[in-house]
Amino acid sequence: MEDILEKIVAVKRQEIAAAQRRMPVAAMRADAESRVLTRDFEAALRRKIAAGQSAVIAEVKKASPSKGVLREEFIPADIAQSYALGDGKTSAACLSVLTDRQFFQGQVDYLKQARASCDLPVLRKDFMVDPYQVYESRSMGADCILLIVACLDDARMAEMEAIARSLDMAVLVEVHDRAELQRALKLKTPLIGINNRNLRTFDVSLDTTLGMLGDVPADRLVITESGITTPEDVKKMRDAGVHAFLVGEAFMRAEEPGDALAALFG
Ligand SMILES: O=P(O)(O)OC[C@@H](O)[C@@H](O)c1c[nH]c2ccccc12
Repeated sequence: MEDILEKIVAVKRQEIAAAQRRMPVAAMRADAESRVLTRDFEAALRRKIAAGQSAVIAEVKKASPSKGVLREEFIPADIAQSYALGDGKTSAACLSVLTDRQFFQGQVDYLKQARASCDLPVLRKDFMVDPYQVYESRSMGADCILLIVACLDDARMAEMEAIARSLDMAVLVEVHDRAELQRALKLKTPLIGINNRNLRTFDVSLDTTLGMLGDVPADRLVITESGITTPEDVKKMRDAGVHAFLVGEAFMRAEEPGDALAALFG
């Protein structure tokens, strides 16, 4: 069977090589280091939870390899504003924006447009395999990066986390099974994303999060990712003690994404 994750990583390595020819790592690093003020991603999540609400990372995603195009009229600035406003009572804590072109039809400009249109902290959602991408993330304005354990070895992961922290960015580390969780716990970041979707088969099961919860130390903040579509899903997670959520498809398919967010979490 062809492994999509391996294919994605191979494409990333080509993209990074091409990007470095346009802008060498020293220049990208200097640009990243010249940026000031990130928005505090972790604090935004914790504020919602402290107020007794769900902390929602609302995703800006045009398409996915498993589902194809999710949303025809795709205007990142409008989507971000809709998430930030919600229904006036229930709104997103943070945004997640796909920047991968080939598999998710994302763009760096989408992140810039979404971030400029609201005051929410923004996660750059992409497949990170090289420190170059960490500098690039800061340079484009990201407040948080995603590190997918399945794409990285321990040394690389620690190196990339250290760079992100030195640039004042938060790190969301993503796992799908217990072995990956043990590796993620070697990092400093408290933000542990448990992806209910298997990135190799696209199978989704909320039991992925529920089954691993007991292995996460209390000082870490679990974010359940993918496949959250109904208020029952949300209740199931909250009853188990999970208060942070990363949701994309259910919002992207709605005419007004912020209304869909309020309906799911209000
Ligand atoms: O659209 P969903 O099922 O609500 O899932 C959102 C998010 O969890 C998903 O897009 C995601 C989680 N981890 C990823 C890694 C890469 C690309 C995408 C993802």
